[in-house]
Amino acid sequence: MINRKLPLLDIHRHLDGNVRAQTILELGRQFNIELPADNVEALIPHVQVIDPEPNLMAFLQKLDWGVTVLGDYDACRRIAIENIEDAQAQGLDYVELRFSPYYMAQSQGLHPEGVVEAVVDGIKSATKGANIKANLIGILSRTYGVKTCQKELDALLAFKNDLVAVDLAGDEIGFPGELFVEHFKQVRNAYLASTVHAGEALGAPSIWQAINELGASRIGHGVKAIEDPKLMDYLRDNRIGIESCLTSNIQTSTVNDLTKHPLKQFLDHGILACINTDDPAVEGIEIEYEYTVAAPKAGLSQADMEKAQKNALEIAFLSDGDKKELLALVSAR
Ligand SMILES: O=c1[nH]cnc2c1ncn2[C@@H]1O[C@H](CO)[C@@H](O)[C@H]1O
Ligand SMILES: [Zn+2]
Repeated sequence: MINRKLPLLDIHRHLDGNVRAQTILELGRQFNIELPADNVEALIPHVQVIDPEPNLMAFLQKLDWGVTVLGDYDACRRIAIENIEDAQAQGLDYVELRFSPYYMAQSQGLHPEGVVEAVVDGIKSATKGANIKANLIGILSRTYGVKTCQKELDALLAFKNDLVAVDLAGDEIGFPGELFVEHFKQVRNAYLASTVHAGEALGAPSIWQAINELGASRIGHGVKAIEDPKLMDYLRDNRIGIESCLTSNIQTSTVNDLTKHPLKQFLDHGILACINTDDPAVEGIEIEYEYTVAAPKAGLSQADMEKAQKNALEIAFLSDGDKKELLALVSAR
């Protein structure tokens, strides 16, 4: 269960993997984009994972309609605002929302830089005066290759003051981290943090690569760290956080059975692991489900879940002052 006396964070949440089915329908109509269904119920199987997909890439296809309908920059702003509304409705105190401007831009020929501007603007206006805090993480969608990721990075760096980090997501097998060393040099030079999707589709070496060559201070998923005892120690000793996403790992067939998920072992080992959603609308889950259903199935006790809540705050891309402020806010409720 979520302990409401502790701050509730979701620090691995894709904004563009969290577009409401109703919004997909409305934007489809607005921009005359033909959708596979004309009502929410019939659309759901096209935009949401129902049974586990055979692999990561099959899972990722379910995100496509959510960006295909982004016909203009206002549509991008709208899904950013709705992301804040939905996070707030879940009782989240702080979210790190990540998004890939090229992925959002490509279908309808938008400019990635305009997408970043619209998302930044939407998040700013939706959080103004709200009881939720949000930060943005820019994604390089590795699936589009090295050159496109450089363009995507340029668009993100044009707004570097509005971001806290850069991430690498997409096809880990087809486009391994080795291809993106130059990109992450620029991320470091811009004084941004990095978190990398690693050890989800590939093994432990991909996590080592993300840390040693890309400078990742957090790892998305990191499931395969469990196969390498030295890496387990390294993650703990160097306080490199693991952003676990339980239901996502089942739906991508990264893990076959929640009872075999390594999150409990990460926590027992002293690794700063935490519980997150990944792509909530596509998965048909929310953060509450991850705490009340998925985490207990993965063998976490109430104390483990509270540890995960504290770890999320510990590894969040926030200053110490901001973390204290969040704690004070929560203890006042
Ligand atoms: O679980 C995941 N693993 C790897 N990449 C992902 C996952 N979820 C979404 N994306 C990727 O992130 C970008 C959109 O934010 C897209 O590149 C999408 O494929
Ligand atoms: Zn992810």
